[in-house]
Amino acid sequence: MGMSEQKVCIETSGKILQSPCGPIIHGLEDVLVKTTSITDIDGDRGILWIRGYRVEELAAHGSYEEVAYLILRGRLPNRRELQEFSERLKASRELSPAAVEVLRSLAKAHPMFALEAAVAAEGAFDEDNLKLAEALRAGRYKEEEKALAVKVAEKLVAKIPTMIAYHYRFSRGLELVRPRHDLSHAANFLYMMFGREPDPLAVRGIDLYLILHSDHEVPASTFTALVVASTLSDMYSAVAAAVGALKGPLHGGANEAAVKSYLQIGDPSKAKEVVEAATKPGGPKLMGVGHRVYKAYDPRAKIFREFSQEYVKKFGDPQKLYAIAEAIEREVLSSPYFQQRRLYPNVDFWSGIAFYYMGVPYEYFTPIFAASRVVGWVAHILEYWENNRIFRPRACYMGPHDVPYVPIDQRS
Ligand SMILES: CC(=O)SCCNC(=O)CCNC(=O)[C@H](O)C(C)(C)COP(=O)(O)OP(=O)(O)OC[C@H]1O[C@@H](n2cnc3c(N)ncnc32)[C@H](O)[C@@H]1OP(=O)(O)O
Ligand SMILES: O=C([O-])CC(=O)C(=O)O
Repeated sequence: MGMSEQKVCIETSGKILQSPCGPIIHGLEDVLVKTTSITDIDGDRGILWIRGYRVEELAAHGSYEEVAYLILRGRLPNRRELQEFSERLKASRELSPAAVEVLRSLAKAHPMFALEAAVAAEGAFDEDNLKLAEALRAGRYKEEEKALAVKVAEKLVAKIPTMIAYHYRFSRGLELVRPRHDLSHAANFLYMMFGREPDPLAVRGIDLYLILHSDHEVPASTFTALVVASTLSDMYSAVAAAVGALKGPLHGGANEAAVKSYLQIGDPSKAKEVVEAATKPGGPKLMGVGHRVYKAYDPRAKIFREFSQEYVKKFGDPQKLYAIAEAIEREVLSSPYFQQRRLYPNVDFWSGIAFYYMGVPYEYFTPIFAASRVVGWVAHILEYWENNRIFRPRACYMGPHDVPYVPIDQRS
């Protein structure tokens, strides 16, 4: 790559930055990095298909276990397959002592830090993970290794809810609650977290949340997982890195940020002022609004909106979270600023409201997102390993060359 030594200011033209070395696709917008048969998005029409099924269909009729099986295996399970898959998940819920210690030592940290570290710790002691990584490094990825990869993937799906629940218990100085084998993925998660028989509406809420977040093509976190997996590191390390990427407020962290902002706003009458502030140059972005791919209403946000509405109709809206979100949405949808940029509420806008009222602290919203998205991360890794090539883009160097080294005592 020929690079000029002269410093040239980069000019922005939309998503392309002009550099002396050529155009830079800023933020890799619309850059294709792989083929996939997992998820497709029509961003203009606001449609999401998972393995060809509309997300609305899966949300209305499926369970997380069914959708996870679908994502991993490419088709919906029959009754026996679902039963066996659920049994395998149940059998893998427990954690290694190392991961439990990590969660205990990070009890006072934000749960996303704890989750990232616990996933890495668990991976260091999972013999199947290590065996798979060794096979990949030896250039073996045949039927046997692919079956092992699915096994490791399933273990990650099974263990992340336990990590989150254990962190919650440690953070509050509570005894750990062991997984219960008679409960579904969603119900067991709530049981381990709160230590009591979960309420059916809360189970339905978590299950819905897990289904709706399960995969979304290649957002920042999935791309991060792929970058790590492409080096033939190991599956747990790829997932730990993806957790780190999901944590950011421009990505999965927006669900926590959105509910925090509603609490701070405090009253729907302030919505106009808040939305106007977000339209000013350098103003704070509205959390839960805008999307790289959707230039229409996010279909998942619509489902969460309905769920939150039903919830507050039944149980009330004591902190006016639903009313505030509704007022912000109204302002956003009628604002020329948001209309011109085609910015709509995304999945994170409505997803936290019912959870917050159910007693799930907002710092656990993004970890629960990870508990769902893990299946998408690992399924994309499995797809990519079918034709692996290390990710290694270039940067356009804009600094000087051949700078003479000045000994430290001679520097000003
Ligand atoms: C699960 C998920 O990850 S969904 C996304 C969750 N993230 C959020 O909700 C955070 C708020 N939203 C955002 O920051 C962005 O919309 C993103 C990160 C989701 C997408 O970012 P990009 O595709 O890079 O869009 P970009 O930031 O270039 O925005 C385009 C324009 O809309 C504006 N814009 C985008 N989102 C917002 C927002 N939430 N509030 C105010 N303005 C916004 C930008 O300032 C920019 O304006 P300009 O053209 O005048 O410079
Ligand atoms: O697709 C994206 O850019 C963000 C994401 O993960 C989602 O919307 O679920």
